[in-house]
Amino acid sequence: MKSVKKLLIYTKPYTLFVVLAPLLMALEVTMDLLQPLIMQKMIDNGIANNDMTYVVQMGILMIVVAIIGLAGGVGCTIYSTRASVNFAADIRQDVFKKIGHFSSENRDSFGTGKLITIVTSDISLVQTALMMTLRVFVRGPLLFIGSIIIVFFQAPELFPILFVLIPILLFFIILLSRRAGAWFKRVQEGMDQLNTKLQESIAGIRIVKAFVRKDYEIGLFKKVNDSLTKTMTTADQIITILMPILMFVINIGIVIALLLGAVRVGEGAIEVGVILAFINYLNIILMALMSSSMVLMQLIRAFPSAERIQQVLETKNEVESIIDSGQVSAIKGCVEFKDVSFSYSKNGEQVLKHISFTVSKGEQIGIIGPTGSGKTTLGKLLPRLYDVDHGEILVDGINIKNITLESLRSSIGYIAQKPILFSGSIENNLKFGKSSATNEELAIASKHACAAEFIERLEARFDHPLTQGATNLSGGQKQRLSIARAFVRKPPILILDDATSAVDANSEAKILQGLESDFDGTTTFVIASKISSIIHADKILVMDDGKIVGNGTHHELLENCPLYQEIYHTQAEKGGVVVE
Ligand SMILES: Nc1ncnc2c1ncn2[C@@H]1O[C@H](COP(=O)(O)OP(=O)(O)OP(=O)(O)O)[C@@H](O)[C@H]1O
Repeated sequence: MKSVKKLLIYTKPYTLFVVLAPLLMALEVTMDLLQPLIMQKMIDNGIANNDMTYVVQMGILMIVVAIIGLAGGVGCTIYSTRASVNFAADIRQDVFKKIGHFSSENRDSFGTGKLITIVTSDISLVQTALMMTLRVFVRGPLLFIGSIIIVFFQAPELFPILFVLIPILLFFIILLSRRAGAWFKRVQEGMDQLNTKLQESIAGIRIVKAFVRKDYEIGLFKKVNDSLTKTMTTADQIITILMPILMFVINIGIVIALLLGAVRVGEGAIEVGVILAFINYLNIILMALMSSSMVLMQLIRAFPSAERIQQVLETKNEVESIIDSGQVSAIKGCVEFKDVSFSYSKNGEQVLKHISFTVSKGEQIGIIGPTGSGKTTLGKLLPRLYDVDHGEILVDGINIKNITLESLRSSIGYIAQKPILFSGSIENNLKFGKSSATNEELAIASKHACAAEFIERLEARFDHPLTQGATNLSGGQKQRLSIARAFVRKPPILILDDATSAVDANSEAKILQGLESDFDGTTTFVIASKISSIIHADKILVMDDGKIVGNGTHHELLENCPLYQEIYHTQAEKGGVVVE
């Protein structure tokens, strides 16, 4: 309920629509309520007395009332749609913005599947709930209360029937809507699982095919889909069963009214028109309750969704940015790790343990070690994709927590292990970190990343369109473009995380040479699994199980670091290493 209240702030810019819609609906309801009353007069005063003039007058009045009602209904539809659609669009925009500011930790904790469900399904549900509330929630209770009042005055003899019927109707509505609420929460959770599975399967479709695991994946998807189907069926059945129950109770009421009415008409106590009007009002009460309970169900469905949306909006960013105090001038690129320890989960196993080292501006530092030793994690801490648990990281002598995220990250070119490119042209991708880059800058960066050679061969060159995930490029081409993208920015600090693993040895050597000659003022971290990638680095860190077990040049480490010697000899034996 709290979450719904908080989301209602988003209706503020559309207050006029939110007020107009129910007012116009009230107008339509008033007109709807007048119709049976006029009809009753027409029958009892006009038809019964054979007074055709009166009948015609009442007929015209009914048409006028219907037209006014129509205008109210159309107006309500227009304004309620405007309010709810814009309300949802604003929430969507804010949720997307918030996700954009999420730290890696925040993103890990939600999971992509849940975030997709929230941005699509959950926001649509609250949109529909608002629209139905504005349209129907006013209409239902107004018709309901209005009908009861009119019956009380017009057909007091039949009024006791309502006394029995209404509590029975309300009992079923409350019972079933309570049960439906719990089930709809499960439906949204099922949607999360479905989206996660779908996203994973589509992203990994080639692996699935290569491993001939199509049937296995289809089986997994079926399991998730079947479970969602079952939950949805139960939830929908609870809602739909309500309608026939309400209808049944009202029909019983009509039969009682007819029986009782027949007796009273025989006694001359009431007129036939009164019975007809009563039955009409019973039908209106039925419609009012049905539509109100539909809205109620929609609201019950929207409550868990509102809670999930609010969860995103209220998530505290694990990596807080400080306000720009303007004290930090342009970053030069000296880096120091001071007794840094880190774990991905609170109280979890430490992935980095007491890491300390310094790098001077313009130095190239190689990081090597067995798989899972913490090399990538170390690289992620510098641009604050995660925050350290213990110790501190200094850039130019300042703790990175005291530098704004924007200036820190714009000073670092991070080339991830897995290249991520966006759909659009090569040019758009290269300009991702520097939209003002000139064609010349793009050409130079591509040359240094050994990307120019394949771009030149493309018919549209820099305008060549990339598909989603750049599936129309080879692994090596993707890596080269992602390196070129970081080069375009010419940042003071570069981090290459196994960024040349899919590049042939010749090109890798050229890229590394280019790094030395053309980026001599840039502090470069080269995280690698091959010694050939880091052999010429000014300093090499050897990592094992989250600790630094060696720190020195290639030759120093060959003399004094057993793990480095082991890696060197293993790679040399395989013929992989080593051009010294
Ligand atoms: N997002 C994450 N959440 C939880 N644990 C993680 C996460 N990323 C990595 N780890 C764990 O942290 C440890 C270090 O991983 P990291 O990726 O830093 O190793 P690495 O040395 O770069 O390995 P590789 O050479 O295989 O890339 C591993 O045990 C890994 O399972």
